[in-house]
Amino acid sequence: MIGRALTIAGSDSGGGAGIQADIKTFQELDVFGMSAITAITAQNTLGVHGVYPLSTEAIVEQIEAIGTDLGVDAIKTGMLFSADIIQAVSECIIKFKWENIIVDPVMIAKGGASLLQDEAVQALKEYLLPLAMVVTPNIPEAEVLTDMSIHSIDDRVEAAKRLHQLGAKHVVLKGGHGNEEELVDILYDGVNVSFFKGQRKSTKNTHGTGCTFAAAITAEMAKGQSVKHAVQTAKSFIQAAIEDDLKLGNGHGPTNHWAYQRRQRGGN
Ligand SMILES: Nc1ncnc2c1ncn2[C@@H]1O[C@H](COP(=O)(O)OP(=O)(O)OP(=O)(O)O)[C@@H](O)[C@H]1O
Ligand SMILES: Cc1ncc(COP(=O)(O)O)c(N)n1
Repeated sequence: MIGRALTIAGSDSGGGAGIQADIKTFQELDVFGMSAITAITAQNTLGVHGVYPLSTEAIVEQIEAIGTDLGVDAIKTGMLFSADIIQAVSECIIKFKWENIIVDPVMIAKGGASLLQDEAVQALKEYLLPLAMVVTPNIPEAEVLTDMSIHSIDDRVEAAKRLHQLGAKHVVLKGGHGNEEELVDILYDGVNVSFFKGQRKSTKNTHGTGCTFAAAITAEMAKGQSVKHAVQTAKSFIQAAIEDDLKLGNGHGPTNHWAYQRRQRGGN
């Protein structure tokens, strides 16, 4: 049977991040994509112009519709916006006994708009992180979740260990917000630390990199791959998507969701 992946996240009208990035990534990696929308954003490459959260009833109904019929092999959470939404989503995950949960703890959009209310951070730590098979913070998100500032690679390892203590079984701390030429994402599984390296491309077209990367991990896990293998493929997927950017819009443009498969087929 084909792998089934569900994204529980916000809609990005501009198509580069959120639900749209996730579904495009699922499709490219050959899994069947489904969605439960948490909020509508009016968004383009210049920023977030409006945020309209859905009621928890509407969100739970979408998840239940999927859980009681199609079923899922892996789930990604993205923009969850409020403590109430986080709690409702966590209860659904427990109810359906879903285990392959990839939590992308989205907090702030590239242009600075808040996609998670401040008071929801505690709910994220209390309800959702303990359910996470993988959590994928960027450096600022890891700082908020661990209450520590992160400068060195040693700090990143320490932050990953603290996030593991909060209940996430695997921590992928992304290095996009560092400034080194060679990007380093780290994976901590409670015992070992692995390093995933990539070349930084100098580009403003990085809208949706975090969503796309976490969606690629989710897709691979929906196909039954190990976390380590899923992160390796996701790294190649996002590296290609950033390198072959589409140059759309006037601000932070989207990445290229076709790039990885085109390269696999030997095209460009
Ligand atoms: N300029 C870049 N060149 C190559 N890879 C990058 C670049 N920026 C980010 N990445 C990679 O993209 C993935 C997402 O990382 P990042 O830290 O940017 O996530 P994020 O902050 O959640 O995304 P965003 O900044 O879009 O919110 C990571 O694997 C990271 O190493
Ligand atoms: C609806 C929505 N969800 C998430 C993000 C963050 O995007 P990313 O961190 O991948 O750039 C976004 N800008 N909009």
